[in-house]
Amino acid sequence: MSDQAQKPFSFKLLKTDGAARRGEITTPHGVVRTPAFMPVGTQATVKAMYPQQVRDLGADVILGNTYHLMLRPTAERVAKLGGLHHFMNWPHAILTDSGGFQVMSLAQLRKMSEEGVSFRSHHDGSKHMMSPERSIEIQGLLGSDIQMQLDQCIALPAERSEIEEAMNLSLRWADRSRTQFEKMGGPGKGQALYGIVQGGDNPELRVESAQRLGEMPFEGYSVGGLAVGEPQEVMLRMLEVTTPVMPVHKPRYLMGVGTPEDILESVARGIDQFDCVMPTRAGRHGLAYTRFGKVNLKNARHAEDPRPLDEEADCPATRDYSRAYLHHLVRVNEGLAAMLLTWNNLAYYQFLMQGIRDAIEAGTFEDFRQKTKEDWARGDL
Ligand SMILES: CCCSCc1cc(N)cc2c(=O)[nH]c(N)nc12
Repeated sequence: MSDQAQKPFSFKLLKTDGAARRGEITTPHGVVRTPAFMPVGTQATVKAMYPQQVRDLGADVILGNTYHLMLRPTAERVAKLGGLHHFMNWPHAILTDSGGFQVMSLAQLRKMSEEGVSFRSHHDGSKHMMSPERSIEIQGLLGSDIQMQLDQCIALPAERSEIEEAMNLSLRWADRSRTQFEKMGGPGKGQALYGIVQGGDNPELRVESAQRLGEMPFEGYSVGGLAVGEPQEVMLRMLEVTTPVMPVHKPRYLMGVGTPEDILESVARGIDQFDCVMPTRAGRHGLAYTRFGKVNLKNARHAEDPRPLDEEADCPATRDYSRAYLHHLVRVNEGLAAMLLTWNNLAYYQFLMQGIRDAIEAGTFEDFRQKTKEDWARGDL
């Protein structure tokens, strides 16, 4: 994408149904229909999928990951090769995380300071510093349409003092990230930088973080610090106190979430964007998501079941292969198992998102939510 001035990034709130929101995000690489599920393409690939397959399922945007790509092949090399969109042959929208979350979960010898996080690569032990400025520089080199501030996400449960300290550091890093983003001309390229709300499982700190961040000029806002092991009811409670004090006419992205039920319940609490490794990782481990719940194809009960996962589905992986065959592929650890089940799982997630968007437009989201949960509860007959 050339550096010449682009149409500004924008978000249109098209319809609401209760707290559920139907919107559209305009990026330099196309429109993102919200609520949106964003498949994770950590190392410049949505594992076991071709880019066109991911697109044909209805994905408008995928994720890339600053931490992984800065180490291999490096952001400078991706930039030299035309940027991430060209490098991975994905001409649609790309969102990148800032890398701090992965540094804390993957890197070795991490040292946190006001400046940033110094660490050694978990690949070769090489030394790196991830500062707010370096994270934004990397995301700019990748050509990311939607970038994240560098933040500090802490594991739960944690003491209030620890949560507050991480929240305040993230707010200072939000300001530095924004300064670097504007220095690199992000807004003029039609790119977006999202601030990330922290505050752990403390309602007061959640509200404070969201309010102080909302006073800063971001194109969108993420809810971070959740999906880190807390019970679902804690996550949902934090959304109930946080989204009402987030800017109404900016996108809201709940990071790292989630299962189909997490997504349905979070849309009902005002979230617009989701990402999760669940559908792709589960596909590589023999687990299929369907309209009627999960099917674990490692289970011997499928060994002679001639039925497909769902004969009414549009996706060939879901409709044209028997459970017995899928069970065989999983049991003998054939690569086709991961390909077919990842395809099925991403197809189901996009089917769910399309149903959510249609229901909000029709004003029937609450009925849709109840019916979908009843179908899941029916289980796989
Ligand atoms: C490619 C992965 C994207 S989401 C990763 C993620 C997941 C979860 N659960 C929380 C956070 C968070 O608080 N901050 C940041 N930057 N990222 C988070």
